[in-house]
Amino acid sequence: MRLIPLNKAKDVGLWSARYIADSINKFQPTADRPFVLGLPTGGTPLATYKRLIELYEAGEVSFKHVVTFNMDEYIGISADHPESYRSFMYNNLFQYIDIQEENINLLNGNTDDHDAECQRYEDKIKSYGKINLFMGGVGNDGHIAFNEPASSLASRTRIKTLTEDTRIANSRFFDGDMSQVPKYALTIGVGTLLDSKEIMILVTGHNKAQALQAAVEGSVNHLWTVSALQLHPKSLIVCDEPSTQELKVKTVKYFQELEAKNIKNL
Ligand SMILES: N[C@@H]1[C@@H](O)[C@H](O)[C@@H](COP(=O)(O)O)O[C@@H]1O
Repeated sequence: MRLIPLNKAKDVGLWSARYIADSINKFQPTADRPFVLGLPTGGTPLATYKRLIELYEAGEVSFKHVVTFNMDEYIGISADHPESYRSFMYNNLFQYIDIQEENINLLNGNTDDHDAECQRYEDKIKSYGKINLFMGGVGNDGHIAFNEPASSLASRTRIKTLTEDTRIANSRFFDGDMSQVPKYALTIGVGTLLDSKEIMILVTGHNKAQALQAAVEGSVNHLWTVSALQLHPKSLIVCDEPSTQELKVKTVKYFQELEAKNIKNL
């Protein structure tokens, strides 16, 4: 695992957007050989999306031959609800870049047959081989996508019940009104995520400090599903200073020295 300890949340956005753009450019995608990118929602990736749009506008990256798969979607709100993850992605990224509509993949939370929808998603991912780079955030309780504590580390795309803690955290997007926050979601599994060639997780803010510690210093444990990153051959965590509060000074220094050259590369 690599850890890139940066100063501010904004730096995490700049660094991760540059990493995505460089990865796409290095891959030289074509219509027959697209770059497959996994994407999250939430407050954390907003700075990354803003920067990616700027890089696209500056002609530094194109999404013409990029295929995307989002991590998760709520059940019980319409696709055009302002807080659906579909709306989030169009409002914060897709409408501003040159991605082709047919290359955008999102889970449909409004189907009667959740199992069939999840299988469709798994099959669609497999049809591209592997996801080249999956970017994600992390919940305060260490959940990845919507793989809440005690999710199987071998899980695949499926329906999950959201915990009270997650619903409270996400109520900030629903005017603080818990009654409006969905109770269920469709989510890729931890196993689905681990199948990606590369995983990059963004961690910002002191409320994520315990999750970051579990991911980096804890042992692999289904109560902190983010810790499954330790099982992956190519995982990367990009974090800001407040989120490192629970890490040992020694751990942070170790990665600061190891990544000194890359940290400057914003
Ligand atoms: N399903 C999403 C996760 O994918 C996200 O990582 C998490 C943290 O979100 P934020 O970045 O807003 O803290 O929230 C939700 O639960």
